Amino acid sequence: MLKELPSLSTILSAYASFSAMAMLFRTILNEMLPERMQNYIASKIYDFTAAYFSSDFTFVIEDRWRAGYNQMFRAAEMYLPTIIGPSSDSILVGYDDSCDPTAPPKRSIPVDCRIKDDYDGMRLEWTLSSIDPKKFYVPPKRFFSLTCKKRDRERVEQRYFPFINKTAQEIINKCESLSIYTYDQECSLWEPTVFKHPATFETLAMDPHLKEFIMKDLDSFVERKEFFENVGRAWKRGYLLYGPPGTGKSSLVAAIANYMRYDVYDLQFQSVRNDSDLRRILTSTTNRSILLIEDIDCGTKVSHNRTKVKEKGEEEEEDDEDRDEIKRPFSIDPGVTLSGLLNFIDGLWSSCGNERIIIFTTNHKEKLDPALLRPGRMDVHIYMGYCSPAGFRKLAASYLGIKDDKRFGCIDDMIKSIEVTPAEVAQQLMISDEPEVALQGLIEFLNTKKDIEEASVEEKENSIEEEEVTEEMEVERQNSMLAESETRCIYLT
Ligand SMILES: Nc1ncnc2c1ncn2[C@@H]1O[C@H](COP(=O)(O)OP(=O)(O)OP(=O)(O)O)[C@@H](O)[C@H]1O
Repeated sequence: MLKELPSLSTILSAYASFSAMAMLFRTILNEMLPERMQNYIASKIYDFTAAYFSSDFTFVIEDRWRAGYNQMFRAAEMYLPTIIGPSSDSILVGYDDSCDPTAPPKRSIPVDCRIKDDYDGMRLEWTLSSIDPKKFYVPPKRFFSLTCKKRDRERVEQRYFPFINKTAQEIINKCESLSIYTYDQECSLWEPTVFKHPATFETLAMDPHLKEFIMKDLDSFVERKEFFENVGRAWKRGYLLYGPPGTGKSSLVAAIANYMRYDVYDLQFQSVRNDSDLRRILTSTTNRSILLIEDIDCGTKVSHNRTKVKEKGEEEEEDDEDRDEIKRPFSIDPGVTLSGLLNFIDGLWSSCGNERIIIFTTNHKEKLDPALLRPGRMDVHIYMGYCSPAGFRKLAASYLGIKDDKRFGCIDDMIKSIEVTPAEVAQQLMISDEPEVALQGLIEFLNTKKDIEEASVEEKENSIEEEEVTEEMEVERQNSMLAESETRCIYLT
């Protein structure tokens, strides 16, 4: 039996010739194949053997899912900092404006750090990776890799992922600070900042019925998820706030954000290159948020003017400032079109995302394209008007802490007859902490405003009268010329 086994010298010589062959093969490969090709082959061999022999399974969760933001990625971003333990080798920490600097810093996940988690007897390992794109305007691609045992794969999908989503939602609900995002065109990213606006429905000076209507509308929007599904509509609500400057449109947006506890995405149209850019920007906002586009009339005006430039070329009569504004972006990009925007409001793209509020504000509703005002486009149109006596009382209560004063009657009468904005009233009430001084200052301000208004009305009437007189004189002059020519004609014949 032992005789049948090869001798030690035979084994050693076989090993030596195999090693020599392998070295020869490797040298030939090194000589003949470029380094990149060698690496590729090596990685393929490694992947094949690792997949075959490994008992691990990896889930990859990218930051984007199809055209939108990946909610699973966001949930992991919220959940993982809560489980970073002693086994992790690094952690990101920092403070934002809302933090008490004496409290421990907030945590986040560093790139390439391994985070271990145990759930229901499963051993799980997370890693965040980031890939820099070659194009400077494309943001880095980030993704989580979650490794588990192959046998646990189904349990991870069925139980662990829903658990993470639920925990992330609880964290968001508990989170005290809201964020306001502005779009950074250079990095193609929404930049968050802590949103701490003091405006609430309580502090807003506006018609109490309108206030109640808006609050009820918001409540019913949140509760009607199933209704939206049943009627086949996207779970969205659109508000158009219009009215003169300083009547509280921005304050109402802040009050809505505070009431709903939604983050705000504040989009400047000027920072959007074109419709596909707009689509990407809008789909990368998260659910339970407010998309705010202020002064929507300015955005659409730019796009109309661009069309004009296209059609007419550089017209002489356009003033220099306008021409500069129009030529610059047009030469780079076609800009946002109205149809691009409408497509997102109620077109096919409107179904991207859930529980979203879209708010447009404008000082000039009449300048808006009728397509934007058509029924079904913006669900609720809210007029923010000049200050009313009830509004003044609300401001007096907030700014001076008083509910009544002997000057209130006089101020009410003046406010009824003068167009004064809540911003103007608030500014006067801030002049002093002493109610008498502040109210007296307001009365003087209203008197001055009344005088100016009366003077401008008088001036207008005078100019209308003057215009009428000039028109009459012109008609008379033409009549007399006609009569003269007729006389001449008669004379000639
Ligand atoms: N209705 C209001 N209730 C309480 N405060 C108000 C109201 N309107 C205006 N203010 C005060 O005036 C300031 C300016 O108001 P706000 O910016 O909300 O007006 P706006 O209508 O959005 O103006 P614009 O059209 O110029 O953006 C606010 O900071 C707030 O203090």
